[in-house]
Amino acid sequence: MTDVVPARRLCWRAPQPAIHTLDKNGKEIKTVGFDRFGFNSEVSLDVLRSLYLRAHYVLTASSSSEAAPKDEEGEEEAWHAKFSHGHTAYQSKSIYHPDIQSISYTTLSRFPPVKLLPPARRKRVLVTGGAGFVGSHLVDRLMLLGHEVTVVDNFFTGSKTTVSHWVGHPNFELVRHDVVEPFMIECDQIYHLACPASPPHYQFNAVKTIKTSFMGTLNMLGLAKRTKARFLISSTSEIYGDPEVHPQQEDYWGHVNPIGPRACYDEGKRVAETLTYGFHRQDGVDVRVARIFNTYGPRMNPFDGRVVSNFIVQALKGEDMTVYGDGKQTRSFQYIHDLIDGLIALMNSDETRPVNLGNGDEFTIQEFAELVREIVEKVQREDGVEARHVNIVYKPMPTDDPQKRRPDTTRAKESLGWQPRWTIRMGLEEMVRYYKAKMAEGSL
Ligand SMILES: O=C(O)[C@H]1O[C@H](OP(=O)(O)OP(=O)(O)OC[C@H]2O[C@@H](n3ccc(=O)[nH]c3=O)[C@H](O)[C@@H]2O)[C@H](O)[C@@H](O)[C@@H]1O
Repeated sequence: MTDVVPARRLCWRAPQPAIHTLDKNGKEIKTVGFDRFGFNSEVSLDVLRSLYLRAHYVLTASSSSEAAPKDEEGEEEAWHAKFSHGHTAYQSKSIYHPDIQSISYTTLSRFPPVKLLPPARRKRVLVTGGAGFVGSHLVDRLMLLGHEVTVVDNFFTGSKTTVSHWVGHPNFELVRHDVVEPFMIECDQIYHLACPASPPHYQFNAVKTIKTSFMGTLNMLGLAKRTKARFLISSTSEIYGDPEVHPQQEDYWGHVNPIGPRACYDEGKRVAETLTYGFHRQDGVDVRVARIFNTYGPRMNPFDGRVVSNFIVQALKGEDMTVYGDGKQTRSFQYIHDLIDGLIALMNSDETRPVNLGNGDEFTIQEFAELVREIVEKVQREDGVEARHVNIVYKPMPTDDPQKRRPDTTRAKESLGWQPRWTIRMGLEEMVRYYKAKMAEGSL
């Protein structure tokens, strides 16, 4: 092997500058997760990032005939290790052919290293909706921690690409299955996340959304009852509807329009919670209920219509940013790694009451649009790209859009010792970089 790397092969594998992420107290975040309730969920942030922050392919061929020779696997590994401190060695090595806009998928030569746990500490975990935005980050964490993970997903909004880096790993199974049908498996913990979550997606087929919430939860609770697995459901801030109390505490019963266009999701999740506590009281099923507030991060579908993805993609493409209504409605945005910390802590704690998981930093949507625009411009400037200062335009407000939303997270703090660590700026910067990688890849 020589030290000289052909220029053609440098284009996708040149290392990114080190990213320093500071938490709310100005302390650098190097790991996410923590050791709590006898379950250590700590993993290196750099290793996690290597699973989502880079383009999926690491080799660009200027024409198919110029693709890397097949017999250079050892050299490729050494190259990866040299320029990436080993992290990109775990990426799939697909080859992109820009001239014919095609991608050749290859299998991984090596999986990311996972903890070697003794069988007594290794959990068999089922994640429904595990190929979705939240699910795939949970899967990454559980896999790196050394557990056995089965993902069940119907791929309506989830995508195989979010977990493709684990396919074939002996600790991992990916099953195409719709939770409205029963599913049999032996497991110790069930994270039941399966359900479309963005308003355009869940309103696309309202009946199916309610069916997923009700029958999907019924089936998974039945499974938990039979296997005696612990069951966690991802509920939502939407169960509070358009709230009349602010911030929202878990004992607030909510203000939901039962026949409006959002009802399929709001009422679906409300009945899913009712079912969950029904199984808990009647059958002794060990349950956990997470009420998740607006969450954002890499792998969020750029076209799912939610505000964070819409604003970032619009600003990156130099298009007008669309604020619905007058922009005075508020939301509080939590970064995905904080949520995953909270979900794992809740699952392993003794807290059976509902727990809000969200970030208390509240913005009007107008303020948020301005912040996203500023951060996109900053990242573009750092990358030497001249960005157009985009306009903010106003569109009609969707029916029943909640006017304000901010979690009261006192319970999560007291019961789980959990508090969000990521600032909105740090989270948005990382997400902008993720979408930029997707654009460079040609998939956005
Ligand atoms: O992101 C989430 O986690 C939540 O997203 C939605 O709840 P919503 O708060 O309506 O989320 P968005 O669709 O992202 O909208 C947030 C606010 O931004 C506004 N918006 C959205 C999109 C856009 O382009 N412009 C814009 O002003 C909306 O009208 C709304 O007031 C889902 O219904 C929740 O289940 C989910 O937990």
